[in-house]
Amino acid sequence: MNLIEYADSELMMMDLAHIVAGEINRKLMHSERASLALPGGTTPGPVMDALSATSLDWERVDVMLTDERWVPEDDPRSNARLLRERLLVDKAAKANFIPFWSDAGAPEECVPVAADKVRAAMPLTLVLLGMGEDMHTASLFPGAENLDTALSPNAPPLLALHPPGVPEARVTLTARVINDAMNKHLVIIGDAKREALEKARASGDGHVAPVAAVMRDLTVHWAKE
Ligand SMILES: O=C1O[C@H](COP(=O)(O)O)[C@@H](O)[C@H](O)[C@H]1O
Repeated sequence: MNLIEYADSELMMMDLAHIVAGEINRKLMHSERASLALPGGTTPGPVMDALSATSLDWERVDVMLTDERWVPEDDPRSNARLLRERLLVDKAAKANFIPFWSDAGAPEECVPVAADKVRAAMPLTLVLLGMGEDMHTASLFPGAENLDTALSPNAPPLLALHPPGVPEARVTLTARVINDAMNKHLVIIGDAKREALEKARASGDGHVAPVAAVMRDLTVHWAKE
């Protein structure tokens, strides 16, 4: 794990967008397509804003979330809603979005269709992760019933989970997909998340601290506020 500390989060988001665009662009120089996974939640909006205004050959970029909350896309908690409103506008509107959510049924029924699309985009060019203070990353939550499967090297690319204490079911990229990515980044803000990250690093056990399962070759971007 490599930690980069920033003077403030505004600067961090601009820098991070620049790094993401550079890594995607490098891939497009020698490949037909590149793939990018971004987190949901409250942290990544500004990096999405900066990326959406960046000149890239977006038509050749497959974009997905690291995880989805199983709520309709017009729900304020929907990660797809965030991505559509903050990334898939302006220049990045031309990107090919691979949604995980569908109204076709329960997450377990819908996951195989999206999983095939994720598989076709693997290895992902870049995964940008977020993290909760409980040390979950993507939707790999401590205490989730099938966390073992999600952390297994033979896991399918996408898995449905029902984490305890979380208001909705989740669909998440599994640790295998995250760890197979060509570039792996994590973005966090604040002392509480920094402490959680250090706790996870000290534990090293992905079952207790899921973010520990994806720390190999991970670049962490942190700002105090
Ligand atoms: O529920 C989620 O939480 C994490 C962290 O979110 P944040 O609001 O603390 O930034 C996020 O990375 C994940 O994509 C999301 O579904």
